[in-house]
Amino acid sequence: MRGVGLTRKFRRETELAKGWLRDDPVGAEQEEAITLVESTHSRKKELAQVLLQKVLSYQREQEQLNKGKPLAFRVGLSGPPGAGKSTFIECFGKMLTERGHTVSVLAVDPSSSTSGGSLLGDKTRMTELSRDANAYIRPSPTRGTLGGVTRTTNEAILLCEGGGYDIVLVETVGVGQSEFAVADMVDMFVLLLPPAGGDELQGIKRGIIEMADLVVVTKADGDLVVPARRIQAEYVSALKLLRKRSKVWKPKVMRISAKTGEGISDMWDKMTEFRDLVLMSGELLTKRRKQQKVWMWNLIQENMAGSRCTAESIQRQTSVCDNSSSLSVCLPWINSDKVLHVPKANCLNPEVS
Ligand SMILES: Nc1nc2c(ncn2[C@@H]2O[C@H](COP(=O)(O)OP(=O)(O)OP(=O)(O)O)[C@@H](O)[C@H]2O)c(=O)[nH]1
Repeated sequence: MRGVGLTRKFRRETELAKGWLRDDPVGAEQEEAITLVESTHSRKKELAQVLLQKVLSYQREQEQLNKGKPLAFRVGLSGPPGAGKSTFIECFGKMLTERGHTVSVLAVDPSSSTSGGSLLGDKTRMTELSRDANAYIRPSPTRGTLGGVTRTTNEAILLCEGGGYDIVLVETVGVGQSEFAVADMVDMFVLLLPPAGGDELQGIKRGIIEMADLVVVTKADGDLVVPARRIQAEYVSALKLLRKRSKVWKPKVMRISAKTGEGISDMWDKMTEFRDLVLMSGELLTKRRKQQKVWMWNLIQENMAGSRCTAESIQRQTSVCDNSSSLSVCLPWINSDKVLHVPKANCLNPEVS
């Protein structure tokens, strides 16, 4: 009986995957699939792997047809509370859908791991965009460790990409560690800063400025134009001192206003310029490969919850055997019977270098 139930369930996931991989994204299916990958239930995790493998192989097929161009542009958006992130996403998202793009918005909320609360709130913050048929807004997750949240974010990004959204925005509050994790999952990382002085920006970690491909000073309208110009000049100088991370791109500092719409279109032009340059130079592909590797090791680490091993020590101690569709990773120091099956589709290098 259990076997029949499982087959039926797998069939259901296959159907979900089929419905998923259509040209028009459908919010309800998006929601269902992401909820599945966020589940901590062991059987559901197994089902989620079936769905993810299908989406991954579809994504690879499409990328090959597209001569290596990724299906979606993944953008991380971070900034301190009150920087104007949701107002910006609403305005930016609407501009993109009007131009024929399909947009999904995912939120990574650092508060959810400790308090169960939510800094980012949910889609009620972006009322117009959430009603737009070409946009999908995923409310922020409400539980889980940072590792858990970030792992499922990686998978949610993939599901949005495979689901037909060509722009995936990942929003995070820039006061914790989550923005570093997000910067490691996206093609471009954008830091939104309010036109405020040092005190308000204290929560922003210095390191995060180094991760930014674009720094955007928000609310540059009315009385705030002058402070916005000053902050822009300060960050232009600060960025000059930073080590160059790309051979083809120098981080830029821009001013925008989501209230008046000023600068938003120019910002998108800069973002597409960045995407084209990193794509043509091969930097985007290299970055995505590295990110996939990090994802794989995170998966392994997460499956060893409770143990204090690092990715390096796993690499040293695990014995990995290569099956046709997955790698069986034995974790002998936890339990001699425990074998973790990592789908090959999730591995950059099936031999695990
Ligand atoms: N003048 C002006 N105010 C803005 C602009 N964008 C946002 N605001 C205001 O700034 C405040 C914070 O905006 P939000 O969009 O909620 O900021 P957030 O970064 O999403 O905030 P959290 O949800 O707390 O992380 C609100 O009162 C907005 O009305 C803008 O372009 N110009």
